[in-house]
Amino acid sequence: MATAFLVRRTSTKFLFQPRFHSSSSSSASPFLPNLCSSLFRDSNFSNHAISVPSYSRSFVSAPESSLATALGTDTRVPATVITGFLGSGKTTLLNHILTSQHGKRIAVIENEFGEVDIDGSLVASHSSVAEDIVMVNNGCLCCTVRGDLVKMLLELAKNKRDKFDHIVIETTGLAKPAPVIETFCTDELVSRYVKLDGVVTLVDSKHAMQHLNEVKPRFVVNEAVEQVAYADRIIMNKIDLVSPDELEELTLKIKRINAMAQLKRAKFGDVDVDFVLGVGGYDLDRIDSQVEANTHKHETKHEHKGHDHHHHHHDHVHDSAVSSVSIVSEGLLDLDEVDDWLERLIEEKGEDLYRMKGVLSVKGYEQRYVFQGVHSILDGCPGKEWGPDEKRVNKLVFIGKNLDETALRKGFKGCLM
Ligand SMILES: Nc1nc2c(ncn2[C@@H]2O[C@H](COP(=O)(O)OP(=O)(O)OP(=O)(O)O)[C@@H](O)[C@H]2O)c(=O)[nH]1
Repeated sequence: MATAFLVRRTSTKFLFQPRFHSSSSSSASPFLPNLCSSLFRDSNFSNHAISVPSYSRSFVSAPESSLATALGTDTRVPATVITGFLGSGKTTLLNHILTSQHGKRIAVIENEFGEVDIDGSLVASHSSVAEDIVMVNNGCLCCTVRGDLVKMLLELAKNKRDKFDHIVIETTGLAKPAPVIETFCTDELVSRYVKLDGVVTLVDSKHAMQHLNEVKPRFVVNEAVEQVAYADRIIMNKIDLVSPDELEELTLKIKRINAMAQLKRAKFGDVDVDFVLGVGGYDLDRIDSQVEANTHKHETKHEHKGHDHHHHHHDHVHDSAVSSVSIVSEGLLDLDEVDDWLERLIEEKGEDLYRMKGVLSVKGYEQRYVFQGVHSILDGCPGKEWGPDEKRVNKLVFIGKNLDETALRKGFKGCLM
């Protein structure tokens, strides 16, 4: 039976909380049995499933749901968030999804500013397969109408669940993805019925560079950068409007911000629907392969070096402050040290850590450990076993603002045996 752990900010100690106890692990680490006993104290479950301590915050893959996912019994409806700057092609992509042959029935939540839901009528007129198109007008999902989003998600998932297989949420071009993602992480009811499948960001290849480079006043978010940073999938759309050189430059720029997301180039949102739906961006059992694929992209590692923006700009924040750091290193990690390191990291930098994913080689464990996080909430569990001749390589990717690559590498090194 697998051992799983949960990292939370609210506890001061024992960030890695095992949810299941592995017999192979108990002798290897004195740390885990201690945790298990504290976690099992209010358990109603059998000996291989435990309840969540009352002080734990829920997460996208809520603890019970992680187990369900692992066992293939997760019946929550998957939801995909489509973001992208104004005019980047979100509605075009949505229409492509709704009119493609993929066999999935889709419910759509549209978010449009203003009285007239132009996008809504565009979608409706193009599609005969959308089971439900719900409009959220006069506000933005990430701010004023977030409560409406919760209501709609619950209405769809609880009362109309048998009518569709997937929910797609199209945000306004100016929406910040973080609060929408947070809705799935922190709303207990939502995370019980709906699981975030992924954030798909449309990029207007013609205008994105200008938006990404825009310098904002201090404390004002550059939405275009945030939308790229939080993405699990990025579609560089409108490639018919740019030269190959421009495209290459933009690709590098995007990868510098987000080294985790898979990227595809497209015209009129014409991508394989599998690239958008069913990506499992928050599924721990798929993180192994995601981190594997993305830490190979070493060109993204050092690219924010040389910028001086985080040294002396006091009244505005440059987008290059958002970047990715990838760590790839062989070796065995001490779980206690990792626990302390990540606890410190999220205490000090949680606000600035947008996304993180990792595959760890922990001393005493036959399985690799996988974790993923959004800001200060982390979730982790064991992944596949290491092969007998397999090199145990740790792979971690962090995306965030003002990341200190040197400090991250040093912190990681400190956890190696
Ligand atoms: N040339 C070109 N035009 C495109 C492409 N994709 C979309 N468009 C056009 O760009 C315009 C904006 O596309 P939408 O899909 O409405 O973009 P959106 O992101 O939903 O726009 P907002 O809701 O206003 O943020 C439309 O006129 C599309 O037909 C593309 O790949 N190439």
